[in-house]
Amino acid sequence: MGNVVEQLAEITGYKDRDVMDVTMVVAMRDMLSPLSVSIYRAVGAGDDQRWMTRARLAADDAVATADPLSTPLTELPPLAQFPARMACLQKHELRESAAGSEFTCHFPLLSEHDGDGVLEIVTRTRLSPAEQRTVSAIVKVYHNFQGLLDYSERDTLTGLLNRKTFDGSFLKLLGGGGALATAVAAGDRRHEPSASYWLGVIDIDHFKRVNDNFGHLIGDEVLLLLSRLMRACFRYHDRLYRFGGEEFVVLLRADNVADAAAAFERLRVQCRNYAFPQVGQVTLSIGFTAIRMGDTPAGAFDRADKAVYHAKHHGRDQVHGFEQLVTDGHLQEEGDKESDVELF
Ligand SMILES: Nc1nc2c(ncn2[C@@H]2O[C@H](COP(=O)(O)OP(=O)(O)OP(=O)(O)O)[C@@H](O)[C@H]2O)c(=O)[nH]1
Repeated sequence: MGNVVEQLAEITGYKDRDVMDVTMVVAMRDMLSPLSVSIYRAVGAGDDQRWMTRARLAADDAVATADPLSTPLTELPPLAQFPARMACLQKHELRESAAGSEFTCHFPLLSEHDGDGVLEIVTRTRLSPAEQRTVSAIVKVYHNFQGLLDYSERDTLTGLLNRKTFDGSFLKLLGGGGALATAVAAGDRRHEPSASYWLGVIDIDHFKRVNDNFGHLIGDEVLLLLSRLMRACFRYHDRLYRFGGEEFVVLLRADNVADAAAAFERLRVQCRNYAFPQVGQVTLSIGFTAIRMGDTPAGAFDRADKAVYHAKHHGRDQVHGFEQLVTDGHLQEEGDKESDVELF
């Protein structure tokens, strides 16, 4: 085995989860020289959970591979297709299996927010008890470090990502935004109807009244329950943020404006139909915009926020897309006007 302390330093040297997973498989390969080492996570909800490959390295691979975050759920293998991984996930314990001349060890990777997963190590000779103990200890450090990352990146009340992490995710998304580049190459730089990523701003209507009438604790419960509705409503590859107060943000992947609008509309309807304990009905004003090539986080947020503002001034409990409001003449593009005054 290589130097365990060095491997630990390597794994905990990054604050990016994607990089951490890759570093973990590289460290395991350097330590154990296995046939392959992989990290898989269970994504999706309820009965339709699937395996997403977060990082995989075979003996001859120069670099680790992973499923792109945007992979449609239906293209990923169902959990039941890999019973040994599933048993490890369900029992939360190390599982060993053998097939022909190969031995496989599955170590559970538990995560409160990112979906539980497994570390799979396939070797030609069985891992010794000492090797298993070392890997388990490294997994523990990895887990503790992920907990620290959660603490700094997540909102304590709802567990959603906090505002601090938004800019980084946004810029990362633009960096890998092949679909955005295609949209720009195709022509219209500003409206990009075929953009694949959308930013939605979600604001609870009359939330002050909830606090005033029922107290802050009940107000907090509404925020928590709304975050659960959001988790159930959006897909595993969408990123959900609480920006503070009663304002939430979603970075959504959708193929077209109709799909994006439908996703936000689904949340609006589910929220208005949900019976919040004591409070009863709560409604949302939602604005969204296509993320464009060369966008800044503040620029995209500002457009979606203007659509929220429009919803607030036209009866609340509604969803508006910024681009449609521009087309309909209710708002103007930033470059088209002298001031920020809304046209209504
Ligand atoms: N319970 C609770 N309340 C919060 C929190 N953060 C902000 N608030 C409250 O959220 C309320 C937001 O009120 P406003 O910005 O006036 O908006 P609103 O009452 O929702 O009205 P509209 O947005 O115009 O529909 C304020 O009363 C804040 O005190 C929090 O973490 N918990």
